[in-house]
This record gives sequence, C-alpha cells and structure tokens, in this order.
Amino acid sequence: MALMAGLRVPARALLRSGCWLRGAALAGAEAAAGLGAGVRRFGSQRVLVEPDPAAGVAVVKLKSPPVNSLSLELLTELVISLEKLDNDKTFRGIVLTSDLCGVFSAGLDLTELCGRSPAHYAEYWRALQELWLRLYLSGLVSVAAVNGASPAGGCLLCLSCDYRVLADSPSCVIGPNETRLGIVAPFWFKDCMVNTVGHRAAEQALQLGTLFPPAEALRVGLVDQVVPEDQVQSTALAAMARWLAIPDHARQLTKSMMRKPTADRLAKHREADVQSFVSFVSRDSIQKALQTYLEKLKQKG
Ligand SMILES: CCCCCCC/C=C/C(=O)SCCNC(=O)CCNC(=O)[C@H](O)C(C)(C)COP(=O)(O)OP(=O)(O)OC[C@H]1O[C@@H](n2cnc3c(N)ncnc32)[C@H](O)[C@@H]1OP(=O)(O)O
Repeated sequence: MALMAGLRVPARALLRSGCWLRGAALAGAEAAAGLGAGVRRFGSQRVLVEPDPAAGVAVVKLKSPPVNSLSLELLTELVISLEKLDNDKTFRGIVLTSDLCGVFSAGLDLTELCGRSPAHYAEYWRALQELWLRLYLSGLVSVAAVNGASPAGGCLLCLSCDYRVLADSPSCVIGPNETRLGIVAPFWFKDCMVNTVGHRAAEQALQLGTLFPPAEALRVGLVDQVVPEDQVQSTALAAMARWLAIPDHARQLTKSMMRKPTADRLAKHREADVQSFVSFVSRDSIQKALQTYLEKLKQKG
C-alpha cells in the first residue's frame, strides 16, 4: 500500500491499463471471441483495435490512463480508427469498450477546457464534433460495452452507438452530469438523449445532471442491457450477432433515416457551434467553475 501510495499515478495507471488481476480472464474471453492466435491487433497509442475478420467485428478499446478522458489526442486517434474500420469492407460492426478497469470514459478532458487559447478550444471542439458525427452516422453496427463509469462525454459516446450493454456495478454510473460542473451539454448531446430516453426523461436528467446507477439507467432506457461485469463484452458480441443478422443495406438506410436529421442539425452549423462553444468556455465564470471541479477531483484522488 505504501509503495502504491508513493507511486500513486503510475501504479493506478498500470493497474487500470494492465487490468492485472483480470488478465487471464480476458485472455480467455478473447480466445472465446475468436481473437486468439493469428489475429493481429492494430490501432494507436490510446486506441487498441482487436479485429475478428471472420466475424466481421472489431473490438475497439479506449486505453488512455488514468480515466480515458477525451483528450485531443484520444479524440483524434479514435476518429482515425473508426474511419479506417468504416472504410474496410472486412468489418460490419464494432464493439466500443475500455481497456481500463472501472472507467469507460471520464468524458471531456477538463485540462483541454481550462486555461487554453480560443484557437485550442476551437480545435478541440471540432475534433469532438468530428468524432460524434462519425460514430453516430457510422454504417457499422456499433455496440457499447460499458465496463465502467461513463459520465457526460463518456455517456455521449455510448449514446452514439446502436446498442448499449452496461456492467452491473455501483461504480458504473452513466449520464449527463454537465450541469453539476456548471456547464451545459451541446444541443446535439441533448438531441441524442431525447432520441434515446424521450423528452421528459432527458430534460430531467440534463437539468439535474443525473448520473444513473445501472438499474436506473436500464429503467430509463439509457442502456439496453445490464449484465455482470465479466459478461459485458460477451453480451455485447451476442447483441452484435443479432444486429449482423440483418442485411447491411436495409439496416444502414434505416439508421440513416433515423439519425441523419439529428446529425444534420450540427453538420449544417458546425462552425457556429464551434464559436458558441469557444465563447462559452472562455467566460471567466466557466473557467472558474471548471478549475474548481478539476481541483476537487485531484484532491479526492
Ligand atoms: C464548457 C462547456 C463544455 C460543454 C461540454 C459538454 C459536454 C461534455 C462535458 C464533459 O464531458 S465534462 C467532464 C465530465 N466528467 C466528469 O465529471 C467525470 C470526472 N471524473 C470522475 O468522476 C472520476 O474521475 C471517475 C471517472 C468516476 C473515475 O474515478 P476514479 O476514482 O477511478 O479516478 P479519480 O481519482 O477521480 O481520477 C484519476 C485522475 O484522473 C483525473 N480526471 C478524472 N476525470 C477527468 C476529466 N474528465 N478530465 C481530466 N482529468 C480527469 C483526476 O483529476 C485524477 O487526476 P490525478 O489526481 O491523478 O492527477
């Protein structure tokens, strides 16, 4: 414990990225999923892609310790991986999950939103828009295997997928907690919430900044299944098989019909949305609120 305390960040990062205690179980799960010998992983520093060409599925794992916060680098690497998979006819579906233990994604990286220049905020927001549009409109079936906490921007990632499986653990909370930080979710995040849980539930969750525990997330329709932690990935792959049983062209046209009007609201006004974000995040009051929240997080750690 003393050693762990002395080496706090690296030890935590190692524990999370290596998932030491679960290594054997994961190797077993990979073998069961057909990801064993002969299949080459690819990806980048922060995004690991485990392809199963025979199944036409790739498992995309976020691995940016300590908490998969959406830094500019992680956003960029994820967009590149998704683009690559979208353009590769081998693949018909992706499972999006975390390589870290206990956290799916902590949402936007708050260090990207504090004390930076307007040009940086603009670049960051464009990258977030790009990721959302790519994932939300992807022709691939996307299943989120949510194996950890997923607040705010993490929740947005999940909502952008076609289907969500959440681990049944008290730490696996999910929801739009932005208002609790004193910030406001963009309209396209709000639209995603409304499309998933309906207007009334979305309004309450967004205003109150609710982080739902698994049973509540299932009840409100924010996720589609809640399963024991060690079954999240296999359940996601089973769900994927059901979605892949549908002919791609019919499913893709239907997905586009359902989602394009929502995506177009952003796609047609991207630059205005960037400018609105930059002016909001640059306000002194917002900078103070974000700094205070970040400091509290660090003190807690
Ligand atoms: C200005 C307008 C913006 C509009 C945008 C609206 C759309 C989206 C907004 C967002 O996504 S804002 C981010 C919201 N996220 C959160 O509130 C989550 C905050 N984090 C947590 O609650 C916890 O960290 C966790 C994810 C539940 C994990 O808990 P755990 O106990 O496992 O780890 P911690 O000790 O808390 O954290 C470790 C380490 O990581 C740092 N950190 C955590 N979250 C973030 C983050 N989002 N961005 C940057 N850094 C983060 C935390 O400070 C610790 O740092 P150290 O102490 O190790 O330095």
